[in-house]
Amino acid sequence: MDVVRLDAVSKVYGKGQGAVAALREVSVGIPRGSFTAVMGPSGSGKSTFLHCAAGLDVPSSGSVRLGGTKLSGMGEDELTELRRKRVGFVFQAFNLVPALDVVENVTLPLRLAGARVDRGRLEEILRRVGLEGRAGHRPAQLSGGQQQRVAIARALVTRPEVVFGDEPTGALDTMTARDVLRLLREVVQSMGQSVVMVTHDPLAAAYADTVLFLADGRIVDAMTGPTPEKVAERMTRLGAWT
Ligand SMILES: Nc1ncnc2c1ncn2[C@@H]1O[C@H](COP(=O)(O)OP(=O)(O)OP(=O)(O)O)[C@@H](O)[C@H]1O
Repeated sequence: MDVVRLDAVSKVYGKGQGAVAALREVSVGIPRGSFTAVMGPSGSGKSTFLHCAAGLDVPSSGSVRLGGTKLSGMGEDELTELRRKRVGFVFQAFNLVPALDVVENVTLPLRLAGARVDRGRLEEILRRVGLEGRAGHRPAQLSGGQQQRVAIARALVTRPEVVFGDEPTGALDTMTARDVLRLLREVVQSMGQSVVMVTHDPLAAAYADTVLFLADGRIVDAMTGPTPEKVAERMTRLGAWT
């Protein structure tokens, strides 16, 4: 079963002469419980793909389904509700609230949704992301890697159908990035979580089950069992680093 399904999704920014086709008839299914990386040269449509798949942006044509629910035709309120309850997000810049401690940051999506905070679940998530002893810390008292772990815990707390990552390791050094990628891999393996991550980094993409390659708004390849070398080689052929 696909957790996310795009059918003939196109996205055009602007009008007339200045119009840019960021996605061109993209059709793809993301299997539930899988870790998917999205790669491609700069400007190939990765962010647009992620935003359309996550209900952050509305395609110009085509349809997006999230766990069987069709997003097209939903109003802004419905989309906000869907994003809040059924989707988790992890960004490059962590996006934590500086004045809130770890527990308050992690439980914020639940409180925004008016849902109860399950203490057992919260402790389980903090343990999984390795933040047991940090519950009362503010973001400024944490390292970059720890802050991203808070963001991952926050993304998981609502038990979303899918977690979307936009360059989640982009601001981290190599070692810290590796720990965060291992954590994402583990939440896929042990919690059955579905994760879709945009990245520029072949090392990061190699943690995924499948890598989708975008070029000029189209999915031009899908690689299962990626290695950093195979991903880098494919990116070179797409002219990503010329
Ligand atoms: N809001 C916008 N208005 C106009 N054009 C846009 C807008 N957002 C994106 N584009 C254009 O759409 C195309 C795809 O952009 P997108 O950001 O999805 O690519 P990307 O692969 O994520 O790029 P990068 O790796 O550089 O972040 C680009 O040509 C970009 O200039």
